[in-house]
Amino acid sequence: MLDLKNKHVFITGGSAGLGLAIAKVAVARGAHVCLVARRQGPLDAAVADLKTTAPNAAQQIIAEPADCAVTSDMERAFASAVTRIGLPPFLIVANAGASVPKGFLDLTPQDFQWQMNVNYMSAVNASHIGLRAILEGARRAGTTAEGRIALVSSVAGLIGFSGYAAYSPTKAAIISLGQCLRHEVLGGAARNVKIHVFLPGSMDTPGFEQEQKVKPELTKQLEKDDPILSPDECAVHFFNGVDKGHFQITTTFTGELLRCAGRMHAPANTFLDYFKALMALIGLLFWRRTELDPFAEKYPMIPDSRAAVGAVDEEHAPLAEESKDK
Ligand SMILES: NC(=O)C1=CN([C@@H]2O[C@H](COP(=O)(O)OP(=O)(O)OC[C@H]3O[C@@H](n4cnc5c(N)ncnc54)[C@H](OP(=O)(O)O)[C@@H]3O)[C@@H](O)[C@H]2O)C=CC1
Ligand SMILES: CCCCCCCCCCCCCCCC(=O)[C@@H](N)CO
Repeated sequence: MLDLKNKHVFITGGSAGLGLAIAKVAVARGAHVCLVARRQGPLDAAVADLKTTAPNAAQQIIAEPADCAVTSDMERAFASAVTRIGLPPFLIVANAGASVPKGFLDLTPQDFQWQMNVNYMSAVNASHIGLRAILEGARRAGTTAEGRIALVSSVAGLIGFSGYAAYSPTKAAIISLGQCLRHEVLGGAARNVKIHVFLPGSMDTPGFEQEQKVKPELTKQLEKDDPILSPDECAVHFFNGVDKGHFQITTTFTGELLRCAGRMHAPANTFLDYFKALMALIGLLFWRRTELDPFAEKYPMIPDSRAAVGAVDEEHAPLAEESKDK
């Protein structure tokens, strides 16, 4: 088991959902924890809650309000956390993220940009600034840098389907970032820093409750085969993978199959991965034939009315607007 006692654990998006569930486990394991999120209220509530569960009164549980997509915010958050806790970060969990599932044509260019910022740039900032903080801490202490950086992606980063046109690419980008990062730290000053990419399936969180309100029916239908886990259950899977040193970590068996089928050039966790990849090849073939593609016809994302003669979608038809002006 990874020893977190008196270590600095830095968690973005730590005031709710998965981030808070991971924080609970870290506190139970004796870590000093810094939570990052935008809103002060939920941060304060989470800190107060976590303090009551800390096994040791000397454990520091603090909050740093910041927008993780904003680099200067994150620089300030890391600097302040290192000063307040008095230690460089040991485990960084780049978890802040959000999803607004909608049909491709219902998404605005701003939706695409915003998703990329809040998911991908938040992961970039946490790892880019965080790795420097780990190295700087070791340099000052005259020791070898040691730690873990966990990037939270999603099963939806391994597979793209209707509803996630603005979201899946941001999570696929995080998977790719994790591969590059893992390779860069294999040798040299960061050789004792390990990288993890977390790939959860659906989790019953405040964010999930929000996305369900706008999620297209087709998206819901395709997700129904993957169980919805509690964030606490997912935190158990997370630490299980982290403890074992696994590179990519999932939460459900479907997630495992998709990981093994879509692992590409990432290293295998165990030899069993090759067997699961074979299973996925066969299972996914049947799923594609019975649900993935047939459901797209059954629950259309782009209704025929959209292409009906004379139908102009005011909000999403800039070309139609332009031609009117001429
Ligand atoms: N729930 C699910 O089904 C799945 C979720 N995921 C991923 O897991 C991660 C956590 O999701 P979940 O727990 O559901 O999310 P929630 O929406 O429940 O919680 C999100 C947390 O992140 C914070 N946050 C959001 N945006 C920012 C930001 N720009 N800067 C700083 N903090 C931010 C929120 O606080 P505040 O709003 O105050 O900033 C809150 O603490 C995300 O990356 C998500 O994409 C992956 C697969 C499935
Ligand atoms: C034999 C093989 C069968 C294959 C079945 C495949 C089922 C795919 C399930 C995908 C679930 C996607 C969860 C996305 C969670 C997420 O990230 C969002 N909730 C956030 O917005």
